[in-house]
Amino acid sequence: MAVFTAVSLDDLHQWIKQFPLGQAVGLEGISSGIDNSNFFLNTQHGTQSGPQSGHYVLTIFENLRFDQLPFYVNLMRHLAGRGIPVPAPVPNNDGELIVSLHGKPAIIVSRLNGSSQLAPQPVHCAEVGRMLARMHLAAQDFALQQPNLRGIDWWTATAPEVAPLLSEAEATLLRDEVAFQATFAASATYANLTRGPVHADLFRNNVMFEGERLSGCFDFYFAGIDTWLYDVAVTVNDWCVDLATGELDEARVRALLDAYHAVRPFTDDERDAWQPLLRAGALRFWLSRLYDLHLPRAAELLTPHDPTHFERILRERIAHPAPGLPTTVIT
Ligand SMILES: Nc1ncnc2c1ncn2[C@@H]1O[C@H](COP(=O)(O)OP(=O)(O)OP(=O)(O)O)[C@@H](O)[C@H]1O
Ligand SMILES: N[C@@H](CCO)C(=O)O
Repeated sequence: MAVFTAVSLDDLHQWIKQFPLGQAVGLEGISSGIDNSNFFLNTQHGTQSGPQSGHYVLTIFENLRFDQLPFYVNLMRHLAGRGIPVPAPVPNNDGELIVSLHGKPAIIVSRLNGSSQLAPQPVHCAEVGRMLARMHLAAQDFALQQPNLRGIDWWTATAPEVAPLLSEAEATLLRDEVAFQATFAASATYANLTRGPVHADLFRNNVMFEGERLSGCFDFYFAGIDTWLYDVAVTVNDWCVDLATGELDEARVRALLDAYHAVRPFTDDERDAWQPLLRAGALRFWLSRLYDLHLPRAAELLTPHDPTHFERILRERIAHPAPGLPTTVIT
């Protein structure tokens, strides 16, 4: 059940008049998703300057406040305007993207076609790599700034809260890895990495495909400014992993990295940073899953994901170097 705030077509009758979409003619709760209430929304018509179809998604934010949303929603608008296949937020008649519905922040965005590809092959990974590189380039001139709120500062603050609740072996791994990452983050190699707005959560369930063609990606609510390579590492750790063992599948890794590199070539500093950042990407999701499991916040609606999956991935990345970044010069 992923509709936490009930909404009916009657509720929308007056409310939707603030948008240039005509009346709401269809509303259907979306069952997947665990953070927000999402609905497929059909309206009489689309907009001339934006999405033109009349097929939208209405999201009511259950945990994020109004003041926490502008970076994410404006980033989606920026990327959609640059032709990246992400949901385009629809402004109301006053130009506002985030409005109130039943006292909570809400947005209307264009609906993406397609469905998730939960058993990706190299061809899907290549599509993801290509799109990720295009997204990084398109976001370069995005005006708003917000750090990755699940980045190294958050790991450093959160690990001491979580460690006492773990086994000795887990706590040792957690402390050692946070220390390793802190040392790496202070290095010249790290300082030289290219930064910009990154998605930071581009998992299989946040990307849509129509057959072998990527039709869009969504869920920008962990986006922030970080290194582009960190975003690649998070993406590879999910799209190219053997779910049972945490090992990487070389064919999928190669497909994703080669496709990314063909759009935005990797640098020598990124080659040096690749193994540490794969570990960083694993640490981030191990820690957030541990945190959600052991320290659930009363007001939140979260169903925790299994942390052991990312513990396995972290141990695997420490034990075995992953396939390296491509070195071929793109001409
Ligand atoms: N713009 C969109 N177009 C089409 N479908 C969408 C769109 N946005 C969301 N969805 C659908 O709604 C579902 C839930 O969305 P989402 O994953 O963002 O939920 P959430 O509760 O906000 O986040 P999460 O569960 O990932 O923390 C998605 O799996 C997808 O099927
Ligand atoms: N992708 C995250 C959930 C937050 O979107 C995880 O798998 O832990």
